[in-house]
Amino acid sequence: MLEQLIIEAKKAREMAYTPYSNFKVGAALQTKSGAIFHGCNIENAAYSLCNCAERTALFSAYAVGERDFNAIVVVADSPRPVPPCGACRQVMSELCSGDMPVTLTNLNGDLNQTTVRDLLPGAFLADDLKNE
Ligand SMILES: O=c1ccn([C@H]2C[C@H](O)[C@@H](CO)O2)c(=O)[nH]1
Ligand SMILES: [Zn+2]
Repeated sequence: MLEQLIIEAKKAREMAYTPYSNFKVGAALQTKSGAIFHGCNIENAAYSLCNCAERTALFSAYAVGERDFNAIVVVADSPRPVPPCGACRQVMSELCSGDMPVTLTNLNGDLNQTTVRDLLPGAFLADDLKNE
């Protein structure tokens, strides 16, 4: 349920490696089978290599063969529910269904419940590579 996924995202956030921004983000991704994958942001002295919490969670799940997801929660200590960056919106559009619920939240408990499709309408998708 959503409350539990929010708790898991907060736990994931504690693992963030953020010596440069000190802005910790956590994500919890639930599979259709009920498993939960944690993700946190992982920064790098070469700043452009920073990886966001959302992508960490998705890539962790993918790396062990999970492909079907129910929901994702993202949390940060942000003034508004943390909005995923463009790269994560694109990756979610590829790896999750368009109607998958995405819950964005912050440590104040503000919630923005949206979907993968609404976060990136008109995403570039696999079918766009075909010209038949
Ligand atoms: O939705 C978001 C937004 C930002 N970040 C990370 C990237 C970087 O480490 C730090 C500041 O942008 O926050 C995430 O992990 N997810
Ligand atoms: Zn991102």
